[in-house]
Amino acid sequence: MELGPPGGAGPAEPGPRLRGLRGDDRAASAAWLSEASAGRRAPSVAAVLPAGGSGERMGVPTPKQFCPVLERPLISYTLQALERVCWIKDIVVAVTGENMEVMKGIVQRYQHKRISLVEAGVTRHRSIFNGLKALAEDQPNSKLCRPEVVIIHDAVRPFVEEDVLLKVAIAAKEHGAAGAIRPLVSTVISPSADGCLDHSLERTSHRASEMPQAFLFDVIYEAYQQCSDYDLEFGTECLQLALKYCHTKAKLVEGSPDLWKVTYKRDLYAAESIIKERISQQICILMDAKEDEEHVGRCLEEMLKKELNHVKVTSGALCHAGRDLQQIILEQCYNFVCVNVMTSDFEETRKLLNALEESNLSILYPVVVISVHFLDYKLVPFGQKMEHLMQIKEFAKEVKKRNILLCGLLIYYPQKLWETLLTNIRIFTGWGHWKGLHQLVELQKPSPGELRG
Ligand SMILES: Nc1ccn([C@@H]2O[C@H](COP(=O)(O)OP(=O)(O)OP(=O)(O)O)[C@@H](O)[C@H]2O)c(=O)n1
Ligand SMILES: O=P(O)(O)OC[C@@H](O)[C@@H](O)[C@@H](O)CO
Repeated sequence: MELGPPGGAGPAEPGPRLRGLRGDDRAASAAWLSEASAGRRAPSVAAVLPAGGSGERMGVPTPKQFCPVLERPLISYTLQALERVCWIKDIVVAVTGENMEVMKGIVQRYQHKRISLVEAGVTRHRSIFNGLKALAEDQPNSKLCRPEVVIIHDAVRPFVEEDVLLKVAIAAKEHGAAGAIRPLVSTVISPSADGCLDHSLERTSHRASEMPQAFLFDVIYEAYQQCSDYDLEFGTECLQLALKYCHTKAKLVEGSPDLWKVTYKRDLYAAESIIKERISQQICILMDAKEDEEHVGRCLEEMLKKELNHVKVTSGALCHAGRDLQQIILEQCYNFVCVNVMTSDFEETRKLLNALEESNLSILYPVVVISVHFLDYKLVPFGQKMEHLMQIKEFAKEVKKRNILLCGLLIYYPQKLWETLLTNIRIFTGWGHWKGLHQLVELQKPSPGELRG
């Protein structure tokens, strides 16, 4: 069942985005993507997310993939992580029939794209197999394209970045199979029949198998078609299926510490802390339509990118940027810089605040808005503009009731705008500043009763 635009719909943003990649990963991604732009067909890639489990070890009635983190279902963060990767054309999610409506609601609420839902199986392997069948085009009325490479990733591993997805996809294209691994945290032992230690494994010569994993589609689909019922029932390792049934030795790729799987309740608390940490690193820069020819926002974006993980710039009057803004709000960005060049008028900021209030975003987590006004002091009399800007104080008191912290920043510049930006960039990007701001807001946050009163 396709829910978002089917494969090939491409990413929400124009053109390939290499965000989140560094150094040689960026080069590899560029090479991978440039195959497409050079007229050669870049390998088509799809993803299968098994999300049909019951989460018994979590110990709560709700299956863990649907448990809220900052009042947003855990699976939505994983989908968001995969959607950031423009070269993954289709995302197939396997959910149980009883959770199909819940899943459809999440896709709609958070406007997830490129999503197709299939029925999960009674085991993880069977869920994955159902996802592969949907991609194999042997399903009636399927709009999904059979990919060359398929990524398999647990729906309860939300912290997956483009670099590791790219690494396993490229390795799978070359080797037929690839998987992320991590060093073992605890030593693995083998117990004897009488419940005593038989022997312990040499920890340094073993690794933990994590996700994502990637395969040439034909390899893993063939493996699942050959798979015994025993393996489908009790197996937990897709790489082993490729080896056992297709004699394909997976390439192992060192993954980051964030690839862990949410399994126990403590993992949800850890996930919430990590998401809060990441939120405090996300900034959206909004510029007014009359953007200065030096593209203030682009300058800011380039500088902010050196300091923070996710920076988005939306130009154009907010009324045109509204669609983008809604998407940004859905991605749960909580920090906004509204850039106004040569005006003390904060109408643009007011439009942003109205959009934020309508989105109810601020109920989840404090939102920080900085209304920045660049004024050339030779052209603008200080007194009159300062008086105008002081009105923002009253405005700030008003929006604080909605858990939005509004700050005004007036930058009088005597020289070229670029030098001014360089001088003031620390104001925006002082990581401690943003974090401090959120911690400040956290401290001042009214009690939930007050907030929702
Ligand atoms: N029949 C199943 C079982 C598991 N999964 C998915 O496989 C991933 C990893 O499995 P696991 O962590 O074991 O999830 P659960 O089986 O839900 O957890 P538990 O074993 O605690 O019940 C999860 O995204 C889970 O939803 C699935 O798609 N279909
Ligand atoms: O074993 P579980 O069902 O908890 O989770 C599946 C994991 O085993 C699997 O995601 C990785 O080990 C990689 O195969």
